[in-house]
Amino acid sequence: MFHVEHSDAVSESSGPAFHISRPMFHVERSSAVPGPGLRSLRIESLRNIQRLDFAIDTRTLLLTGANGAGKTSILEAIYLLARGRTFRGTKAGPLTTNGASFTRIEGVYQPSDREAVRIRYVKEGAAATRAVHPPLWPETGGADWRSPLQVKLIGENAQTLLDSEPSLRRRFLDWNVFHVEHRFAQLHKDFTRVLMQRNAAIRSGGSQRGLWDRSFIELAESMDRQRGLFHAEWRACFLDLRDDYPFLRAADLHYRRGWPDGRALGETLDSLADQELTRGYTLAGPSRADFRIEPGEGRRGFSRGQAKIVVALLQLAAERVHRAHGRASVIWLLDDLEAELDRAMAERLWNAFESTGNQIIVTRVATDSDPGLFGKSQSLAMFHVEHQD
Ligand SMILES: Nc1ncnc2c1ncn2[C@@H]1O[C@H](COP(=O)(O)OP(=O)(O)OP(=O)(O)O)[C@@H](O)[C@H]1O
Repeated sequence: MFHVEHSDAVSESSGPAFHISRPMFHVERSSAVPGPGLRSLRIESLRNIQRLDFAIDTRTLLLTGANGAGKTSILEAIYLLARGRTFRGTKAGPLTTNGASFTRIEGVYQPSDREAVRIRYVKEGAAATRAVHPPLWPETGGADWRSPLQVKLIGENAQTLLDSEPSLRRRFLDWNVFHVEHRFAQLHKDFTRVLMQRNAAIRSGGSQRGLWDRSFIELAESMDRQRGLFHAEWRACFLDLRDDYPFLRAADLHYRRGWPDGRALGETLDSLADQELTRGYTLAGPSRADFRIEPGEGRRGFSRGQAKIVVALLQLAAERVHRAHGRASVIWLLDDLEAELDRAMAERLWNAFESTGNQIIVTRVATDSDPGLFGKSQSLAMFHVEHQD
C-alpha cells in the first residue's frame, strides 16, 4: 500500500488555543501489519495543551511546529504514561495547565504479543496515579520499570548524561540492567537497604560496621555481576554502531565497578576503614560505580553534537541488548533530533533509529509542511502543532 495525503491544518482540539492538524503528510510504503506501538493518545490539561485526542496508525509520527507550540509536551505525555514521571526538571514549572485542577492522559498501546492495553495517568495536585487495563503484572502492581509501554528518550540536553554526576549514569545503567534481568530490582533494593545500615553504623563510630560487611559484599558482587554482564553486551553493540561515525573510530565504553580491578571488595573496604569514619559513609562498592566513554586517539572530549550522537548510540545499543533478550519493544521519543547535528549526521542517526523497526515519535521545529529527512520513512504521519497566545 502506498498512500500520500496532504491536507490543510484543521483544529481537532476543543481548547481555545491549542491546535493539531489532521495528518499533513501520510505515507504508508509497507503493507506489513503495524507492529507494536501507541495507537491513540488523549491529553487533558498538560502544559499548553487543554485537550488533544488523536489516533496513530503509522510507525513514525512526526510532530512539527514553532518553538513553544507544545511538541515536547506531547512527548512528555507519552513519557508520563510509560514512566509515571516527567523528564522535565522543576524549572519547567507545573505540568498541569494554568487554571486547570488536574492533568489526565490516556493512551492505547498495542504490545507485540497480547491484547491492547489502556494506560491512564492522572495528576491532581501533588498526587499522581497510573493505571493499566487489563493489568499485565498484578504481582508488581505495574511498577514503572515493568510498564507495558517502554520508551527511550533523546531529549534536549541528552548530552548531560556524559558529563553529569555519576549517579545519573548509574541510574541509566541500572534501568537498562533491570530490563534484561528483572530480578535486579530486588537486588538493588536489598543492597540499598544494607548500604544505608552500613552507613549508619559508620556514623555511629564504626564498631557495628563489620556486622553488615558480609551481606554488603555478597550483594555488591551480585550487582556487579549483573551490571558487568549487561555491560559486555552493551559495549559490543556500541562498538558495532560506532563504526558508522568516524569521530568514534577509537572510542570505547568502559564500566567501573566501584572498587579497583584485581582487588577484593573486602580488602578495599578494610583499607578505607579510617577514611570512612572521617567521611561518614561507604567509600567503595556498587554505589560508586560508573561508566565512561573514552574518546580515544588522544581526544579530550566531544563537541555538543558529537556528545548527542554518543548518547543516542548508547540508547540504541541498550535497545539492541533488550531485543536480543526478547524484551518488549520500546517507543523512541526523539525531541528535535536534528538540533546540533549537521544534515549528514542527522540522516545517519535517523536511519539508525528507523532501522530498529520500532515506533518513533519525533519532533521537528518547522512551520511549513516539509517533512525534511523524515519524509523517506516507510510509514509516516506528520502533524502540525500550533499554539496561539
Ligand atoms: N502549566 C502550564 N500551563 C500553560 N502553559 C504552560 C505550562 N507549562 C508550560 N507551558 C507552556 O507550554 C509550552 C510548552 O511548549 P513545549 O516545550 O512543549 O513546546 P515545543 O513545541 O517543544 O517547543 P520547542 O520547539 O521550543 O522545544 C510553552 O509555551 C510553555 O510556556
